[in-house]
Amino acid sequence: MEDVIKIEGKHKLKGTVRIGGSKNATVALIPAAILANGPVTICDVPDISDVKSLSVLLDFLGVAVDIRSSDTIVIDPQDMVNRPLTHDAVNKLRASYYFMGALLGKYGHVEILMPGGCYLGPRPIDLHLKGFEALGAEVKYEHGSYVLDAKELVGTEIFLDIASVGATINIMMAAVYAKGRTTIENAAKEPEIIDVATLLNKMGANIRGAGTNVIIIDGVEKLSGCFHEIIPDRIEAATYIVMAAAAAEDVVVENIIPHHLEALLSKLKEIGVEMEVDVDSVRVKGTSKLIGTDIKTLPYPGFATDIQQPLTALLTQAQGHSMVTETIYIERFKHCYELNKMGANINVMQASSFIEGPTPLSGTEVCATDLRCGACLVIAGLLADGVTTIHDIYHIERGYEHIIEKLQAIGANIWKETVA
Ligand SMILES: CC(=O)N[C@H]1[C@@H](OP(=O)(O)OP(=O)(O)OC[C@H]2O[C@@H](n3ccc(=O)[nH]c3=O)[C@H](O)[C@@H]2O)O[C@H](CO)[C@@H](O)[C@@H]1O
Ligand SMILES: C=C(OP(=O)(O)O)C(=O)O
Repeated sequence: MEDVIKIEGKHKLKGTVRIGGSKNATVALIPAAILANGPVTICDVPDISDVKSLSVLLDFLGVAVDIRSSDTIVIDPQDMVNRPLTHDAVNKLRASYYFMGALLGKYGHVEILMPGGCYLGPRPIDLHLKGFEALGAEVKYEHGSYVLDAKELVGTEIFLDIASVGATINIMMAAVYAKGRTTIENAAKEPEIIDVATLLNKMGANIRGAGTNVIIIDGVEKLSGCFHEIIPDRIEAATYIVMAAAAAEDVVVENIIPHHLEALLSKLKEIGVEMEVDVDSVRVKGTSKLIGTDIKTLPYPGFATDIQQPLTALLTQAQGHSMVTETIYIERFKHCYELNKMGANINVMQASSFIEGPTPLSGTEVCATDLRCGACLVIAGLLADGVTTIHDIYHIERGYEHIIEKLQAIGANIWKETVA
């Protein structure tokens, strides 16, 4: 038996969608909370399976997690035990790697399985490990687990060969208790990094420069509990804005930070999507004609790799050629083969997809090979003639809270079914 999502396309969307807290911030904030010596309250936590997997891991470590309301949790690590993280839940998401930085920072020792997450081509963690080594940790890989040990963590200068989001956050967490000053150069600048630094600073850490490419962390001796509200999910927001561009009569996407979406909004304008951008919302009315364009994914503030897959569904409806080039994950194109099953005309060569449009799409059986491929297929399903059936929806559930309910509320004909 398997749960699938079914969508009957061609229904116009009308109404308001509220965006939840950022997945990529949340999955770092939760492990970061264990660095405190008191309860940390986090609100606007998205209801996604990645959060459930992290809660299982917290429970495994003896960390108390109190669910205060539908989106507020209190994490109390005061009775925590630093057990080897050999639980299956580690493999369910990428961000389990943040327990490396957090546990190393707090205890000077961590044992953890390889992280999971979407397969987007190779996703090494060598930069995280080099950072931990530079801080004084010994890194071993034994019996399928990473084992990290440090008698003492001492601040140092770390230059990242690639501005990696995960390595930047992980090193920041490992360094909060280190002796002296750690400087991360060529740090990633994604908004989620600022959010994690904000939480750590509220706990009592001394981190400056998050959001720029040089982050300075002065080690402290104690971190306490605090209250934190997560930033809105810019990738969920982008997905609904693209959905609206594909199928809206009149849709408002609210609880967003438009500044985090500038690369997408300027591309959408270029291809002909009419939008009204307000302080914390974007309104999209029906779009008559779309024009093909070229996109290159880049680290923030460039065009996010997580958005190229959803946008590709829209580009199948644009007049002429479009080209999407990946510079972050050069194999992140499995969604193109699924779109082709629905009638798209996309060729993938090396690190680019070449889209010829417009092509009518028709509903068929497709597979969400990864999270954003799933989002892309939901958009394609809204555009398609007939019913689209999406398999492997556990990927979608990793990152989109209540996607069926949110879309039903604005007029989409989408539902979940259990099939043999
Ligand atoms: C949980 C989370 O926040 N996931 C996001 C995070 O993933 P993640 O943090 O894993 O992505 P990174 O920013 O680390 O990856 C960027 C590039 O650096 C490479 N790299 C990274 C680390 C390393 O040690 N060695 C190395 O070579 C990667 O293979 C990739 O080509 O940022 C990606 C890039 O914006 C997003 O697509 C993911 O949604
Ligand atoms: C790739 C993604 O997530 P993760 O890094 O958690 O696999 C994503 O959010 O698009």
